[in-house]
Amino acid sequence: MKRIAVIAHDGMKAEMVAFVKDHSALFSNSKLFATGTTGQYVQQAGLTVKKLLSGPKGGDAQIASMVAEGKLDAVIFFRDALGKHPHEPDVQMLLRLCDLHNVALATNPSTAKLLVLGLEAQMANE
Ligand SMILES: O=C(CO)COP(=O)(O)O
Repeated sequence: MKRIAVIAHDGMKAEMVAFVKDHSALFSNSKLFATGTTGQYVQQAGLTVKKLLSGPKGGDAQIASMVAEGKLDAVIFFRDALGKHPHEPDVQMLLRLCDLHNVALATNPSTAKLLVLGLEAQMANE
């Protein structure tokens, strides 16, 4: 079972909800994690998700730590490129650790769609 984290900045939460609904077959067959508020929305969309702390309170850092420990297969992080975020250092840490540990990372919906296709193909072969 794939282990996937989903995160969305406030300006991108509606897109994340639409995205998880569009791909609910994959997400309901995965172990899903999310930062706190994103997780609430994902739950309301009908999916089972393990909620971590809210992003600004350390949720991104918790997901970064899971990446470092080899506990995630993919991170889907819809970033609001126009927003300013008090926890930007945590965001950068998460992106860096995904690159360092070669964990699949999508930071916008177009790339996430391609990532999901790849994960579905892998799951079909497992
Ligand atoms: O801030 C976030 C990502 O950096 C997201 O956190 P929430 O899902 O708790 O809003």
